[in-house]
Amino acid sequence: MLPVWKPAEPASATPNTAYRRLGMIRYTATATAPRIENGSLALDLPMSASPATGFDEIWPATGEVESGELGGVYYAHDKNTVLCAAYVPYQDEYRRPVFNAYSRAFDVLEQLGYPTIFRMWNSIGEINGNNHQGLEVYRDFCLGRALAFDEQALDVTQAPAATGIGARERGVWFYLLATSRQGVTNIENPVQISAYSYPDRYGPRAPQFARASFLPGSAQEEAGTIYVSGTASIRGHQSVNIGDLEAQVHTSMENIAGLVSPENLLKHGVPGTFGLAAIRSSKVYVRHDADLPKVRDLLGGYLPAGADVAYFPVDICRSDLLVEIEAIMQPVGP
Ligand SMILES: C=C(O[C@@H]1C=C(C(=O)O)C=C[C@H]1O)C(=O)O
Repeated sequence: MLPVWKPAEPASATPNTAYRRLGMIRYTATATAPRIENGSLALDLPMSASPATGFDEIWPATGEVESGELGGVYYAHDKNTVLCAAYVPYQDEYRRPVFNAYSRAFDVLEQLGYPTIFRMWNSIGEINGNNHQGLEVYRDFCLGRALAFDEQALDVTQAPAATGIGARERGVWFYLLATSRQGVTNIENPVQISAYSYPDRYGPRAPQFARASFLPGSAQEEAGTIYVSGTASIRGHQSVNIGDLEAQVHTSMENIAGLVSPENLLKHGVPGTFGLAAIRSSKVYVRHDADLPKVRDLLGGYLPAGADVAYFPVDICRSDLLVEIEAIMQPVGP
């Protein structure tokens, strides 16, 4: 299942509902809370320096779409997939409201019958700032999320692929994709400690996510899809190449290449030939605006010419990370 990326529709424009959609996530300069518009989900994320550098990420639907809101969690689903989103306003401590929002989202998935999340995105304002107790906001967020996963009694290896990244406004926004289908496979990277196993030097609870998730194809869409989590210059559990932007770009891309190598996919039982050539879209998060041109230039040597690529000047989950890259892939061969 691939998103359709389109230049941001002018706010005044009549939403293009020419084709069925679960929803539209607008990567733009200012945020809105999630909502239902024309029967599908809409959410504006504060991720771009200006609306002109943003874009609309549209998640297509097959067949009839049902949408609504339950306990502050907005959703839209077809028979295979649900897109959900929620917003947590700025708090001087996030663990409890993040726990509540995640917990309500899990309850909605169970109620609607889409138990398996295969991708999540979390935009976290002031991610490297401290809460009122001096705990980094990201670590506070991870604590609340982990408590929500605990409540679901989900084995940590079932946590989906995810991105946890800075936002350009205060607050926490998350959206997720879940399926009613079987066969989702989480993929881990042999050169990285699984995030859910990080030592406690990184916070009171480890981040709950997989390095990637594989969603098998369906009758309508032959190819399976790999959703690669935000990936940075981390080996084992340690940040590496501190202060070296170019080396962080190379290590991040080498991590992704190893993650979707034939050997690693075989080990996880994921069919198809992937590799970096299989990248269909990629979001690139760059801490310093001034680094964007160099990152764009460096990635030119990795990303396929036909891939959709978007760059966002936002903070990253660890203050020593300068760049982070995620991707969505479909096989380039059997
Ligand atoms: C870059 C890393 O983590 C980031 C944070 C994530 C989260 O907390 O959900 C997921 C992937 C990345 O966006 C990492 O730990 O390797």
